[in-house]
Amino acid sequence: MSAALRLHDVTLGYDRHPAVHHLDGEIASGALLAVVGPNGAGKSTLLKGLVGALKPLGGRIDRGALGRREIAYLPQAAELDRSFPVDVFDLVATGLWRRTGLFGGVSRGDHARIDEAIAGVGLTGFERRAVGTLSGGQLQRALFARLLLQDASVILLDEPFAAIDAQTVSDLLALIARWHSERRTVVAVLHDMEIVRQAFPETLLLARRPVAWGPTSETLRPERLLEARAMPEAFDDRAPVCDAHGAGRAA
Ligand SMILES: Nc1ncnc2c1ncn2[C@@H]1O[C@H](COP(=O)(O)OP(=O)(O)OP(=O)(O)O)[C@@H](O)[C@H]1O
Repeated sequence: MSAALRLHDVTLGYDRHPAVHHLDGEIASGALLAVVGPNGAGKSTLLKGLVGALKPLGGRIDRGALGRREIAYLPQAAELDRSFPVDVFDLVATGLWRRTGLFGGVSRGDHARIDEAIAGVGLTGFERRAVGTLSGGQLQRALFARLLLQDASVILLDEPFAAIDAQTVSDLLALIARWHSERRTVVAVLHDMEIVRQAFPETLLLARRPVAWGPTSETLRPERLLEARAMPEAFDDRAPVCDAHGAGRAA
């Protein structure tokens, strides 16, 4: 299986202080990978590095022939500005920007595709609702509809199920399974280990450094979870620019 993304001794951080150290590995094309770890472990930082929003402090991320627009990224809900005056239809329509450009009009065919994506996440009837009035679960459905239209080959999801009810989680997991069956590469930061065990065959356990990366049942062994939990919580502003650690792979 070819690699969609290759990490070569990658260190990512802020103001030259590392948040994630020395990550080596491959995310295979078509992988369904969960990224787990304690708060502050660097999971969101890793996704920002993968999408290219954060430049590595060290090492290299090889995206092969993938263009930036072929990587779709759903940030944590907390990072979204809900006050932006846009309705569900227009939010979902921005998923077509890759093809239409920012000022390209919406053709009749596009209109049908947008309606189809909205129906695909169960939001028919909400097209003209302002996004600021949606519940958390409804907003997440709308954002998944946008991802459907983006038609990206790599999809990065940061805590897509935080504060989402069981029905919505199950509906959105079905979309993720569909992307997987379409051979898209999906990487999701998750906190619910049950969901990870049930739906994600491969897992990376991060605690600033990679504790384990491989088949989910191997990665989530209790001793590895304990090791990850022992990670010191505070982000050390005085941390040296880089502090080498060994990287462990579960398989
Ligand atoms: N913009 C930033 N500037 C400085 N430090 C940051 C910034 N963003 C994150 N950090 C720090 O980098 C470290 C890793 O943060 P990150 O958000 O990647 O962790 P996480 O594993 O996603 O955590 P959580 O599970 O709490 O979302 C944390 O110590 C955090 O405080």
